[in-house]
Amino acid sequence: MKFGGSSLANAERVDYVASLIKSQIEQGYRPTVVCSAMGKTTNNLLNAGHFALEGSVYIDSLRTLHLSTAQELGMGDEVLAALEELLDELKNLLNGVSCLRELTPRTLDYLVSFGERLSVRIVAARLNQLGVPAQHFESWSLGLRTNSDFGKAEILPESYSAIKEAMKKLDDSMVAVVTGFIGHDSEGRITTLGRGGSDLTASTIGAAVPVDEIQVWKDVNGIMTANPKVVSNAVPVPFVSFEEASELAYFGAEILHPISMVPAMRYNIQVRVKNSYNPDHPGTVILADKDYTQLVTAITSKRNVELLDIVSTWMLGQYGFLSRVFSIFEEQKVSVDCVATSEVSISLTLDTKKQDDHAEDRLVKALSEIAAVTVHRDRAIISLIANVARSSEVLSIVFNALKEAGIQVEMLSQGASKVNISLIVKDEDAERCTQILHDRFFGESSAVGGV
Ligand SMILES: Nc1ncnc2c1ncn2[C@@H]1O[C@H](COP(=O)(O)OP(=O)(O)O)[C@@H](O)[C@H]1O
Ligand SMILES: N[C@@H](CC(=O)OP(=O)(O)O)C(=O)O
Repeated sequence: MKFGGSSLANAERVDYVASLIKSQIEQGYRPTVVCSAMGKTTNNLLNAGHFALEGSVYIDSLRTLHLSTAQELGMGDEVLAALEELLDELKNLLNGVSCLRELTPRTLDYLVSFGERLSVRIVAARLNQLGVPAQHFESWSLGLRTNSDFGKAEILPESYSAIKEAMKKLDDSMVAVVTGFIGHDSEGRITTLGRGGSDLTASTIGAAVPVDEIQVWKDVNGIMTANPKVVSNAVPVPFVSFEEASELAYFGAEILHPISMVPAMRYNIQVRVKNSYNPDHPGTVILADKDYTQLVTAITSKRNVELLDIVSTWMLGQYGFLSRVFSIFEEQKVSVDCVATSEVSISLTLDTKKQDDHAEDRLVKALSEIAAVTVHRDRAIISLIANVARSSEVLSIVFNALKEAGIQVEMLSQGASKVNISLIVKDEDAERCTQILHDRFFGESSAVGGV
């Protein structure tokens, strides 16, 4: 059972989550719990780091949230002292940042790790108060190891057997409450798995044990037909395949960490997305295969991307053009989301959030030696997670709807065996486009089932 920040926002929510875990145990389940940081703690830690860089050390709101949660729940001195100890360590770190005026990726990972290290102590303590024996763990003490790519570390394959062995040794009657998001590299330095990475921790531990089901508890009734913050009539989708869930996550649905499905998929373990605010709702089940009863499963958008048009000016054999272009992307370490090609031209999208400005400048300069490059900024990728075997039907509905709405599609990308049809539109059209397509495929009042 993985609980994200939205499920652990305050004392009331911590109490609620602990009761939920207790009720699962009473029904005969033996959960392992993975926790993210409480509420917006990770963002607040990042802000505290940036303030420290400018010379002000401020942790009052972080201190208040964690200590008042523990106090409101009537936790004893031992728990308060453990939290104080971590908060002092955090303050020392920020004083260091403020003195040195330096915040490296490695220090940032150490800094944000405090969120998860604080929350697991509070959740385990609440379970103990409710009479459920529980113990908190930093993920590394259960064997989770990563490479040293601070900020977006990858879990090392040997973690699986190490976690399996470590979990076997734990007392069966005790609930392990484990930090999501953070790990250790081989030198024992704290790393993070990228924002939203607790889903990946849960999926890795679930696959390593292995468990019967990996549950990720969110603040919505599962994966919805669109982001409910954009499309108010979005409805939950009962079943999605691993492939669909991964494409949704890659293409902007913040509900899951993009690579969190990989361990579950590899070990074929069912994942369920549940709502901690509405636990009786069945949520969404993610499994290996599903039967398609509808054309489109969900629609998602990725905002503020750049579209690059690359047209060959290379007078040598055209067969080398694509390979030369992509080798430049590899050299500059710039990743691409969507691609459409002809023999002499390539259109592709870049996620501006993922790249540093200099890498992009270097990329355009290098590409300009072999091609005419045009950069179109402020674009959005609208992705339809769809039954691609019926893509002509999907596309005819899409183009009719967008023609009526006067929305121009600048690029289209669809793989032969994938579940994703992506359209590139101007960013200013993104929300309207998502709503219009959602209405067409799922009906304006969104009866489940749709077209
Ligand atoms: N297709 C989608 N289905 C459900 N939620 C979505 C979708 N796309 C984006 N979201 C957003 O993801 C959020 C769920 O994540 P959240 O509960 O905040 O996770 P966590 O607590 O793990 O950070 C929702 O509040 C919603 O705004
Ligand atoms: N706390 C981390 C990791 C995480 O997974 O959080 P959440 O489950 O609340 O998205 C973050 O905010 O990125």
